[in-house]
Amino acid sequence: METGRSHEGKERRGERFKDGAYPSYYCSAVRLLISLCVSNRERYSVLVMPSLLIEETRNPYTEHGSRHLDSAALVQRWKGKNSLTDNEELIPDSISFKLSGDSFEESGSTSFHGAMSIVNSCTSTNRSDVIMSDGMLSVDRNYASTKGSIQGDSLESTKTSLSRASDSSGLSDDSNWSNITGSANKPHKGNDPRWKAILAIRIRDGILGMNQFKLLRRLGCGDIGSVYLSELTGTRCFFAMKVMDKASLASRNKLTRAQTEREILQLLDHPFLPTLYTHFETDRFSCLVMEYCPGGDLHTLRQRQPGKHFSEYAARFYAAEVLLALEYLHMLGVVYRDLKPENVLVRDDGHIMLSDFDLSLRCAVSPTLVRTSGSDSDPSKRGAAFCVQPACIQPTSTCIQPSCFLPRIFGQKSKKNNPGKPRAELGLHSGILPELVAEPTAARSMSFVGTHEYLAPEIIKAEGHGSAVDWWTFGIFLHELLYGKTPFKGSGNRATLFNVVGQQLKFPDSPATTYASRDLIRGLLVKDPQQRLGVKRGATEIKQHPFFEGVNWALIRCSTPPEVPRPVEMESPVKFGQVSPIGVSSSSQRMVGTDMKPGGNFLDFEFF
Ligand SMILES: Nc1ncnc2c1ncn2[C@@H]1O[C@H](COP(=O)(O)OP(=O)(O)OP(=O)(O)O)[C@@H](O)[C@H]1O
Repeated sequence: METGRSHEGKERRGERFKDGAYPSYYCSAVRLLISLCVSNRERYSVLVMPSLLIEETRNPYTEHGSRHLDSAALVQRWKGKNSLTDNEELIPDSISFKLSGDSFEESGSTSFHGAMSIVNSCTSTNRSDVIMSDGMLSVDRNYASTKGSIQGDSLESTKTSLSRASDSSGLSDDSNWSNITGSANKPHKGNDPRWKAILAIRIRDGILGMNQFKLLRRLGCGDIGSVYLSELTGTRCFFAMKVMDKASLASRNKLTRAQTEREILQLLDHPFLPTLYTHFETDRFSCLVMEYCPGGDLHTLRQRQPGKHFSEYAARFYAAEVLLALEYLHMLGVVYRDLKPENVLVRDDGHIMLSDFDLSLRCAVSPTLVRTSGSDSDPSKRGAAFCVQPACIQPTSTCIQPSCFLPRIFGQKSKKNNPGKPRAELGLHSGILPELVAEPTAARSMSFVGTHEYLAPEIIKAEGHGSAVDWWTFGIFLHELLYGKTPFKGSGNRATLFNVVGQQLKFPDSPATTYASRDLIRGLLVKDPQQRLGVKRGATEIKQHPFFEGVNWALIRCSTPPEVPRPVEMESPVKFGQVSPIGVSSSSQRMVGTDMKPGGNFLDFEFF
């Protein structure tokens, strides 16, 4: 179906190897990677020993050692007694659990009675072989005299507990942070009926848990959990609930990923990013209640297009919305790292929602004012950057609000930080708009994270990477939307990685595309991250490319999308087999039938 240019890629790779054109460090990194990955043709996640790629690691769960822990011990550890030593290894043990009498019942669920079984298996999703290793993060701060490597700024790898432990009832609703994540922290959600419904139930029942939700259908499953379409009982408000088995996460060293995802979701308040309505825990599960997207994902939608690729008009629309989402994430200090059409979901109104943050990197941001001026025609001067507010760097789970940046450019702090600089020098005199870069362009992570066809060369080469990886993946993404395939796909994962690093970008002869689109992709798919479009001035640089000419960035959320999904009829409870396939991703479709048994009160949860 999607052959890519595998044959060509394979030949080139052979030649290069023979000529010894690849540096040895690259070969060993790639060999290491290949040895770990090549046997996995299905969905998987690989934890590469960080110490093999870099000198140091801070995540005890990624370290190999000698001790095996059973699941009970893992849960115990997870509940706050998890001070693993460097030599402990968590090995998956029993992968099948009977749930009768577990937390679902304890929490008084009336939606499902009887035994529920969890089977630790997952139908492989299409081309979603995700790789990850935790590693050291260093942030190259571009201000004052603190240039250098900072271990510990990353929230990616230091924490080992997923979230608060359950209370004695086996249920823990994050009611404290629910205040924080209420509409006060998500000002754009104030009128959202789902917020109101959640709030009303919380006021009525005091605590939100599994018993207030009806799970209707499994939408799909990922590496760290399964996502269910669910209804807040009696409200006709529908949500996507990600259910994660805590013991399984612990045994597979994925607590940190789950925690990262939850922390990032808590930060978000953007039209093209998911809203986290609430989070609660049972003894066994950690549950994230998010906005439900009934339109499926862009990968599935692309397959339905004539020629299995989008028109340039549609590609521009989707790319523009994704770009805004990435820009927002970067301003929060989040490098997304896993952009691919499968992770771009379509809302009921046809606008997009970027999902899946478990591979994302959180890092410090160093807002930078870039002097731009219509009168400043000297390109070398145009790139001149001033640090405005380094104090915004907060390597904590607190939201780094973009609002803390802008006023300070004009306020006292900026004067303080630039004592001798008159306003004119900062580009603040009339007629010249100051341009702010608040994206983590200098953050560096050594993690090996992503999906083969989308991996940036600097990740493969283990050179350390930052937000520029998102611009690389953005280029691959745009290429896939326009041509129906990614540019460096080889005959297998190994060939793909070699192509990414060594193969020159070549556009397919068809479909015909505009010069602007090819020029943008070329600018994004520059192998040297320092030369890549977006690396200096972030998303602004990309927005200004001619491909996006005419896009009304501020109002794109009000524009008409290329396609609006047909409304999904949702009866409550949904009877198995009666739900319209619209809005169900390919992976979900494969799994329909395994989740809900026609008798009603017996549900299989399938995890991972
Ligand atoms: N908010 C949502 N609305 C509708 N479907 C969703 C939503 N969130 C996730 N899904 C679907 O559920 C499935 C699993 O999603 P999830 O984010 O857990 O994992 P993933 O993206 O497949 O992989 P991983 O977490 O391993 O990177 C996906 O197929 C996705 O399309």
